[in-house]
Amino acid sequence: MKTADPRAIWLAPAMFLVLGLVRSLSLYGQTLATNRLALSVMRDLQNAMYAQYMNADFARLQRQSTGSIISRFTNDITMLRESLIRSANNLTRDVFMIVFGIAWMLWIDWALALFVLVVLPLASQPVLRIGKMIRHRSDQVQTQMGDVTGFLEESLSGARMVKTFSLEPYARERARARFQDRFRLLLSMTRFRAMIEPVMEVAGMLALAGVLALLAWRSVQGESGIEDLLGIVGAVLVISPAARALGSLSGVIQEGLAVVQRVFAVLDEAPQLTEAKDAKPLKVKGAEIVFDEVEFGYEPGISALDHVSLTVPAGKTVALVGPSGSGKTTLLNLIPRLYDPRSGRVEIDGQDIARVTIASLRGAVSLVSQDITLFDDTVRANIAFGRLDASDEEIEAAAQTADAHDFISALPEGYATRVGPRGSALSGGQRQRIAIARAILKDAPILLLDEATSALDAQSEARVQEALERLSKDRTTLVIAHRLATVRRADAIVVMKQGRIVERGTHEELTAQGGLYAELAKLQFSEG
Ligand SMILES: Nc1ncnc2c1ncn2[C@@H]1O[C@H](COP(=O)(O)OP(=O)(O)OP(=O)(O)O)[C@@H](O)[C@H]1O
Repeated sequence: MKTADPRAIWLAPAMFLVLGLVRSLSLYGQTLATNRLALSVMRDLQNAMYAQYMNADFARLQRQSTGSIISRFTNDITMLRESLIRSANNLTRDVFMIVFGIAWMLWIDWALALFVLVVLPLASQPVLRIGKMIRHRSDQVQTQMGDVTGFLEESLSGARMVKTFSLEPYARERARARFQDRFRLLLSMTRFRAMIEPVMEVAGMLALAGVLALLAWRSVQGESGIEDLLGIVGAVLVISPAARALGSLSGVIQEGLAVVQRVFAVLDEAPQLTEAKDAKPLKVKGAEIVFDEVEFGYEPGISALDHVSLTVPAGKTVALVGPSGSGKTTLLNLIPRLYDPRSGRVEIDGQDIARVTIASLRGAVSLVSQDITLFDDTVRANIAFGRLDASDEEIEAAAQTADAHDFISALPEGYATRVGPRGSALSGGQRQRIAIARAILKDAPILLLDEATSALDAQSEARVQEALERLSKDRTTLVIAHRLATVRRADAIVVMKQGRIVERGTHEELTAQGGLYAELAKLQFSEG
């Protein structure tokens, strides 16, 4: 036996090792790079979507369930990520293999390669068609997932109502129907997915049979020999698995595309309620509010406010009363431009609010409503939402005025105590006083108050009332009144009915009139 160069003996295993190592490292690098890309796309889309929802019209956010919006950020985005990662990992490789295979064929037998170039797109038609159906179904699956998330959010956050009304069977039934829907949709999606492989098998066989027939015919004619045959078979062996993989990938890509469409539909939605191009900051002197022939409705053809004209003089308090659904909340919501009137205008100190910057307008308004929003953060942070740059001293001073300092100091960690989801660790009266402290801190010249209808205990009630009185002093205040004490104190009372103002005056004047107010006053007002 010939003795080889001893170094050459080691060369092969060493090469083998190096190659293996390079392959492993590049595999690791590729996985990391594709995942990084997909994750960063995901993060950027989430940021863009969140910004879009934050800028969206209030009306639009009211219409869609919170759960289904959340589902866009969770389910839609997860689906997109999976689709992106799988495509990024396989798409280039498979396309490269097919191009390589066809180039190889072209080199051996151009006529045959041309034939393959014609047959391949034809054979992929059925798969593309299934892909389209998958995309359509995938959109339905995601929409339904939003519905399920919305339902879960609603029923779980309403746990108190569900339990006290023994609504568990009703809730279970509604859940069952949704999960059944989900099952049905996913099953039909699976049906389409499962079709891809067999359809590809048949299409592939037909294409291959065509290639072989052409090859056989050409070798009978003596135009190609055994070496060509071997080359072609080699090329087919390269192309077919890649084409197959691409076929299965097309389903995944279509699912991703369905999500992309949904995400961009959100991103492309332009808010209706926008700032005027030449908008200037609102200049507040006394903060007189004027409603001039304001007409507004939520649905076409139905008026929630029917040509309302009203002046709230600077620094005065006007109480709104009226039966449920008469338009009181709607009137309040027009001032910070949560909605725009369909006709007529709202002015503050003579400036049309549609022509001032939205930030300056909303900066001039404090809203204390009965559905108090506390975030799961510290007491301090929840008060500071009134003015984000407030110092600790200012926050404590606001809490003092709102009669909240004592109970806050008694909490386990004082101002650093977390309030729990939606402020669940606090009582109703405590939550209200935090909301009042927030408004005191904001120190806006206009106060919009939606008095709580739910009764607090007498002591808590008195404290909340006193805090509100301090807050509304010297501010232009529009209050939806539910208490006798409030209407008595108001400079004027406005009575609304079916979107119109039907009576105006003081408590004494209106009681003496014996109209709608007198009737409401008898039934509606608690002594507080
Ligand atoms: N988001 C909405 N979409 C459609 N219609 C609405 C919407 N909000 C209110 N409405 C309708 O507009 C009318 C006025 O409602 P609004 O909430 O202003 O009444 P309200 O006087 O404040 O009632 P309440 O005292 O019961 O709170 C009602 O007929 C109500 O059904």
